Amino acid sequence: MTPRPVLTPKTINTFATFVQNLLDHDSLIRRLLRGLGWVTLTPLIMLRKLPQVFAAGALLLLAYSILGTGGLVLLLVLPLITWVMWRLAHPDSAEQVAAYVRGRWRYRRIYRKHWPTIAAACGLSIPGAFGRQVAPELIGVTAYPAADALHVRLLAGQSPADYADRADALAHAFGASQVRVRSDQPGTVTLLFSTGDMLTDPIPAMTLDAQDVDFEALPVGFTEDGSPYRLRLLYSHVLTAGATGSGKGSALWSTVRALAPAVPSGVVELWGADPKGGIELAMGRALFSRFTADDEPGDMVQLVTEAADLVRARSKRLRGHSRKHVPTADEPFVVLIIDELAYLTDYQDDIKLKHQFNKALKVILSQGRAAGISVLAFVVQDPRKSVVDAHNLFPAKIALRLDTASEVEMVLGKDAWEHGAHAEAIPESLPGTGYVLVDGDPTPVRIRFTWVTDDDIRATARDYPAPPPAPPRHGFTVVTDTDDQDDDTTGEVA
Ligand SMILES: Nc1ncnc2c1ncn2[C@@H]1O[C@H](COP(=O)(O)OP(=O)(O)OP(=O)(O)O)[C@@H](O)[C@H]1O
Repeated sequence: MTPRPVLTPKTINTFATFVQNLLDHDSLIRRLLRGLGWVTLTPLIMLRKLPQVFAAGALLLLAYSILGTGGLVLLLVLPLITWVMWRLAHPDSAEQVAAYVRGRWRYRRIYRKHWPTIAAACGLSIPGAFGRQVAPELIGVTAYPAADALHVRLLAGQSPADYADRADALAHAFGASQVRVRSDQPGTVTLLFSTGDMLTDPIPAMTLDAQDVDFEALPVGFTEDGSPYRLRLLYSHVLTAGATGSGKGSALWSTVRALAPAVPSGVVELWGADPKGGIELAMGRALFSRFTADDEPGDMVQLVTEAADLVRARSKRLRGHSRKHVPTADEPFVVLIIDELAYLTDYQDDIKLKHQFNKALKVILSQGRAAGISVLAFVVQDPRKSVVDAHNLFPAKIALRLDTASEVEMVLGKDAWEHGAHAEAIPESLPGTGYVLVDGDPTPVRIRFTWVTDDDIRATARDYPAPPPAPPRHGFTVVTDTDDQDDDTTGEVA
């Protein structure tokens, strides 16, 4: 019997089809082989990459075998319940722990892995031995709900400005919407990567605490890491600039509301000047001890002049006794609120009044802080020359949405813009959002003011009215300041 040939046309054909199927990417055989590989290799890969997952799985199995289904469910649900209760009882400490865990996770999964390559690509590394690039050391990561803060040790010869220059490149490389640079202590820098926006939803007006008003830390809004922003007003002056509709009203009323619980006792006095005929301030009229909302600038200039006289008188009395005035009901903290500063510094035609106003304003801005008299002023975009002249005398400046980068630079300075205070990029859909820059800290803080509705303003004015004037109001006589012969105003401030 002749043996049957192995290579018949049929077997060759079958083999050829098999090979063809093997080469065909979508063939059944390829898919079966891929599936087999996935089933056998994946657990091995995962075991290497995620030993914690396997450890947890093994623990769960062990718990199931010992405790049964009920015990296992309890074991899974208990930590969740504990966490929810912790969050409700002590939200601050719970958030701190959550931020730490999130930070460790993101440090290990994202930043530690990519930082050396990206730092080199962004020109932040230096050449080391054997042609290697040495990246600045990544010390750690703090993860906030909508931002990651990378703490980086500077290489010799680097300064935070080098990182501010590369901020855009870093943001793109890590897929963040923005990077801002903060220099907290010598030798290190913090890079704040925005991963989302905590400030997209309007923030309702805060609940007022009648017991505790800290004039040096008024809660007026929230920062992008979700923490309350506290504005220092006592021993400071605050200038806020913003385009029409940028939310200057919410900046004003968030601050006034935070002060309001101290108004009835007379420890703080609000003096309001509203050149827009009272549109902004009149609704809260009862909160103000002094109020002028005249279209004619004379009354407003008079109010500011009286505030300057008060500054001089208090300064004179404080001299040699104390370096700072401590507010009391007899000698209150006076907050002079000027809604549209440029109207008085620039737009009015009466040169004499303009001169008188600018002079009085400069006295308050230069001497008022220690005397317990602060200015809270607002300007619409395009801060004109005299506002800009005076603007350096404001220790705190806030840029809400503005039209151009040069306007931001006019208000906050070039450095702040380079550190990420891009107020010209704030969308119209986020009124009340802006950047705060406080003297002594080069890092602008992005915040959103609370949204104080007309009803909130009326309720605040009803609940916290200013006490009726009791003559003599301040119990002092304004004495001519011999240092400044030009403005000799003598008399009783009523
Ligand atoms: N913090 C905020 N949160 C949410 N919405 C706000 C906030 N502030 C303002 N708005 C909204 O934006 C609108 C404009 O705000 P606002 O009147 O305060 O702007 P403005 O800068 O004072 O404008 P103008 O220069 O015309 O007086 C408000 O009617 C309100 O709807």
